[in-house]
Amino acid sequence: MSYAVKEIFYTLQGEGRHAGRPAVFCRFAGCNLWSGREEDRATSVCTFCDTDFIGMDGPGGGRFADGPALAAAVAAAWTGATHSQRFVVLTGGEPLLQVDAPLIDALHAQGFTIAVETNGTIAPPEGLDWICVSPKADAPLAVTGGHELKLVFPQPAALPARFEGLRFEEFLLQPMDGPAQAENTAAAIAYCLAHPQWRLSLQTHKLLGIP
Ligand SMILES: C[S@@+](CC[C@H](N)C(=O)[O-])C[C@H]1O[C@@H](n2cnc3c(N)ncnc32)[C@H](O)[C@@H]1O
Ligand SMILES: Nc1nc2[nH]cc(C(=O)O)c2c(=O)[nH]1
Ligand code: SF4
Ligand SMILES: [Mg+2]
Repeated sequence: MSYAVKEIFYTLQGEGRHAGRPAVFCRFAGCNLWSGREEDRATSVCTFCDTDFIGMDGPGGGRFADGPALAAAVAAAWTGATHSQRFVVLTGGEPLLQVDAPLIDALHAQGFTIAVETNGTIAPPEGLDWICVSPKADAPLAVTGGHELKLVFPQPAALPARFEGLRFEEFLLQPMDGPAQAENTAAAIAYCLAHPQWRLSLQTHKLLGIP
């Protein structure tokens, strides 16, 4: 199948357990929990999204005909000196609406370790190397295990305790960005200190002013 991609860029992973690691970001267009239009935000399942994922008009974006074509574009964006650390983060929008076996095989053939950022509503295909699930309060969670559960905090209808028994290797709280960002950060720090199963995930790229 072909892939609709908003943008492709090389930066540091800003969030979660791989924060600080050089990565190519491949942002797929479209999401199943929000149209991406501001007029739909309040009535959507996911209401706090910080990302523009509409269309294919970003840097490096476009429609890619098949897995090898998209993997070649991702490889071209990797400007690091060495190939052995090649790391791609598939995000969006919701990447699992589009990621499939031919793309995974093509990225592996280019030497990439493949991470995905997903809202957890769609079962992932085989072969992904790192799965980060970020549950949304009003969406059914289809993915109950993986490497990293990164909960945007606070979501009153999705308290951390609801997820503590799931089969993830790492549990992280990420303060919700928006008008209450400072209060949300203080609350996330307090929660981690009281419940050390959880670690803090800051969106360091925003603090640093990098993509
Ligand atoms: C834009 S989403 C794309 C991937 C996927 N749709 C998801 O929700 O996981 C990437 C990450 O940003 C997080 N995120 C989105 N809006 C945020 C906000 N306002 N504050 C903090 N994290 C946010 C998501 O929860 C997710 O972990
Ligand atoms: N630097 C950087 N790190 C990120 N980690 C997850 C991101 C995302 O939007 O999925 C993201 C992003 O947009 N930029
Ligand atoms: S599920 Fe992810 S991409 Fe979709 S609206 Fe929510 S945060 Fe944004
Ligand atoms: Mg982002």
